[in-house]
Amino acid sequence: MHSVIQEIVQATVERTARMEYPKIRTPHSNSRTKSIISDIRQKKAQGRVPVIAEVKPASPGKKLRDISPADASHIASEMEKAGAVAISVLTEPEFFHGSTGNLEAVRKNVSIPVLRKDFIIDKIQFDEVESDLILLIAGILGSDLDEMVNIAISKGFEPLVETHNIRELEEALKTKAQLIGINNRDLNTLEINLNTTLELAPVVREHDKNNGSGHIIISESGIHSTDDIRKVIGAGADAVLVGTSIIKSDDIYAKTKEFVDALD
Ligand SMILES: O=C(O)c1ccccc1NCC(=O)[C@H](O)[C@H](O)COP(=O)(O)O
Repeated sequence: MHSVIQEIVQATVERTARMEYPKIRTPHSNSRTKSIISDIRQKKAQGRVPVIAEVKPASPGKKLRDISPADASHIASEMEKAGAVAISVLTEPEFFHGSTGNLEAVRKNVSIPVLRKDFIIDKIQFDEVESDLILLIAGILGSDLDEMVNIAISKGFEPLVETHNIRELEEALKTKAQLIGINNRDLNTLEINLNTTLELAPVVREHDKNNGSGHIIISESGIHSTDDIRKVIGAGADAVLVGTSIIKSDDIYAKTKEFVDALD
């Protein structure tokens, strides 16, 4: 694992060790969670791209945009108006300058599902803040993945399991998660290659054909243009998760809409 990811995980371990008591009582209400899968299918049927647009203040070592909870709520509302199927909110504070305050503000202000994007390593984090979806990273959770998926579901979250290679994908497909993320960013090198989606999406489709299942595939990271979107959707992704290129845009609404309409 890249040293930056090791540092993020270590900082998360230290932060969770300082958490004293859960803020939320779980399971929480999740009326929006149920709709994400049908919302994605509906957008696809309408010829729109299901875009999960991300409220992302920074990448490790690179500030992208100052985002207070009020800004987050305004940005998310522009994304929703432009047709985003869900909003992803980074809550990791140290390396991504995210916050649970941003997540709470966004969730209050939009009616589409909200994904908590963080490095979840300890079950206490499920009780930190409510969200509709929650990211679980197969490469970080290793043999704890299945248990964390089950806890997430029991607490009212829809888990999105992020994978980057065939081994992680096979582990993800053994769990109850219905949302499979294919991260085009390699957490060992931080290099991005959209061919990761081209390589792994057919594996999910083959698995579903043989098992009668119907996973939703979300292509994550490194998507900067409508050509990129057509490439990963053409490979079998159902949806895309886009951070940097939307958040760096001067017109959040227009950029989100351009991606939602990428198949026109
Ligand atoms: O964004 C990074 O540079 C990054 C570095 C190391 C680990 C994770 C990282 N990003 C995590 C994310 O959730 C991304 O923000 C998300 O996949 C969107 O990616 P992008 O569209 O490339 O900003």
